[in-house]
Amino acid sequence: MVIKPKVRGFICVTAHPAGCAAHVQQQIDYVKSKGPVRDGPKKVLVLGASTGFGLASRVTAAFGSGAATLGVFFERPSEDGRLATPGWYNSAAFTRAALDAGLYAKNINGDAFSDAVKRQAIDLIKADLGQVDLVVYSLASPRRTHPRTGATHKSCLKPIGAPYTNKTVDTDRGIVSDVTIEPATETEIADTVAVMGGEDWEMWIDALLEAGVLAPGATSVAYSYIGPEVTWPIYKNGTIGTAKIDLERAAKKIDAALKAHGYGRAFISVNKALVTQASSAIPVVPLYISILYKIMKAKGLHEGCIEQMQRLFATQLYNGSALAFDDGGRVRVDNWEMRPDVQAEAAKIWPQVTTENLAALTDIEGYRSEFLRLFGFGLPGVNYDADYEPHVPMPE
Ligand SMILES: NC(=O)c1ccc[n+]([C@@H]2O[C@H](COP(=O)([O-])OP(=O)(O)OC[C@H]3O[C@@H](n4cnc5c(N)ncnc54)[C@H](O)[C@@H]3O)[C@@H](O)[C@H]2O)c1
Repeated sequence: MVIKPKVRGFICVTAHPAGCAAHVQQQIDYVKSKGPVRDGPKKVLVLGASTGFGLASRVTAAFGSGAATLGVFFERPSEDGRLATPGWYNSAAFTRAALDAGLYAKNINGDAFSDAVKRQAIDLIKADLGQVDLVVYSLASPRRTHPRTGATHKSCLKPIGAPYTNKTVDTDRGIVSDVTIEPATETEIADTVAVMGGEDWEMWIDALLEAGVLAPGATSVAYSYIGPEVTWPIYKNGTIGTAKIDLERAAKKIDAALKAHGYGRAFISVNKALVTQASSAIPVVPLYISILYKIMKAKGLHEGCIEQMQRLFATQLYNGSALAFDDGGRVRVDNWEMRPDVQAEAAKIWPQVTTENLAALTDIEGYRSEFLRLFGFGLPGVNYDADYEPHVPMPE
């Protein structure tokens, strides 16, 4: 099958198996080029392991520290004649590379919010690894079926209290326009907290502790975003930000539980704004990212998910380093994004951007090519006019 990108709004409905594999290999090569992360994790559970920050965390653990990894994700597998989602191809490529390097790598493709997947993970850890010493919580989902009530909650990206009007960009067509987003209802806020807040992270840690599969001294980390004021009504002070406050609440509770369990720790890492499947769905944010990329690339400060996670592991979590917390108790690898000189330039460009000057004032081209790379398109060494087999079974 000759596989081409088919972009529909903020999603690409096709994915390229060889391109996704090349994308994963780039991440592996980057981590290897940085050298080993000393005293790193040995046995790692990654929740949301197939794309974005979760995949980058898994690659860093495996190829930076030689860790055994169990990855949990929710992806559509390929079938004969039918393409998978990119996370499936990424995970297949990661697993192949890890196994070839002599590393343990297994996967669970299912709903991480369910009790069944938690049980499956615990059984696999018991059978193969005994215990894990790092749990990465990197789920980004539009919905969650609650395992106790059976209710399905849908998350939304809306402001709270008042409508929010700002610029946004149709990244596909390059059109800058004003968008007004009506405020969320109380139910929508509660639903978003139910999906993207901390309850499920707590349920995972409770289940792992109860089953005795968390090593004494284990670490757990979840990811958050804060960003500049221009995005606060839709992010930090909106429904998703409210969910992130709940994630911080959970971090404190989990930290206390892990401290009691052999001096472990749990914390939130605030990461940089990056093009991922999750962030491309947020209004206003892609325009900010396009501006940010332009500035950070010019200053030689640009990082992708893999650079961010390698830096988190090498300068905060392991390698003889200590966690540096902000006054909210969070680790900040968004520190380069939030540098005053970077933010001052972003604030200057923001009001000037129009459809006409989008290409000149922002890195919309970089945004688009990075978006396509998420789906395996635009990678060097892949012949996009050639036939590729869409069905890639998960290596075991
Ligand atoms: N992208 C950004 O700019 C950014 C910045 C800072 C923090 N973050 C945070 O990082 C975390 C990860 O986001 P991302 O941008 O890497 O997202 P992503 O969309 O690339 O990855 C989401 C992962 O979650 C998995 N997943 C979704 N629903 C699932 C389910 N029900 N069961 C099992 N797995 C499921 C997917 O398979 C995938 O592996 C989120 O907490 C997000 O808020 C993102």
